[in-house]
Amino acid sequence: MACAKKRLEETLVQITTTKLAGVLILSPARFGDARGFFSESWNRKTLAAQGITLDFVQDNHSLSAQIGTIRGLHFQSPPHAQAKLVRCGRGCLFDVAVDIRRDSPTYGQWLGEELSDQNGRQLLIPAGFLHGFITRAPDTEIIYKCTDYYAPACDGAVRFDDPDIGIDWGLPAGVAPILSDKDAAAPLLRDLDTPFVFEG
Ligand SMILES: Cc1cn([C@H]2C[C@H](O)[C@@H](COP(=O)(O)OP(=O)(O)O[C@H]3O[C@@H](C)C(=O)[C@@H](O)[C@H]3O)O2)c(=O)[nH]c1=O
Repeated sequence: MACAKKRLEETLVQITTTKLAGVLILSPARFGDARGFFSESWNRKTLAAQGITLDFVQDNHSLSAQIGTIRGLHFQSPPHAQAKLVRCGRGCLFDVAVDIRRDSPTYGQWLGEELSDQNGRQLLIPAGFLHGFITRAPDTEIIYKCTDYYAPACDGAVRFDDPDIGIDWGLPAGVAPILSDKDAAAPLLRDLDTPFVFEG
């Protein structure tokens, strides 16, 4: 009979919690064969079976040509805060999330995860976090789903090297990252003038 094959949604993605509540590492199953592999990079039903329901409305894709490029640390303030599901389409990057939820016991803490075309890993970052990454290979592509639309008026940035956050980007001593003008001029977290209250 057509369409009779059943599959176990829970087995299609492995989910790992992190030290920051709400930030998750997702490893979707990869089905390899002589051609390469197949993987469902996002499936609403599969994630819902594991208790993750997010309403994504925009997909972003960017290419960073040079190794050592940093984009971040970025956020959108309420009412246009975004949760993001991040993965690497090509190359390799170190993806970083920083908790800026005012009432969070881990406010100001960061975590990083290597995402690559090889490991297929994804980072789920809730609203209320700064997000940024550094490329660890040339011509690295990042692809991420967002739960709210781009809203330039709510777009904000914090310095990648804010000493209060203290992210170890893995840059060799004395090597400067490649940054946009906006990111090079970003303020420190402590100088953000709005006490954002993020939901969740
Ligand atoms: C983020 C974004 C930018 N743009 C435009 C604005 C600008 O002209 C151009 C480049 O924008 P940016 O320099 O902000 O791009 P980029 O530095 O790649 O910004 C991104 O960084 C990562 C770390 C994130 O988490 C994203 O949310 C986003 O902030 O693209 C859109 O049209 N839609 C968007 O959603």
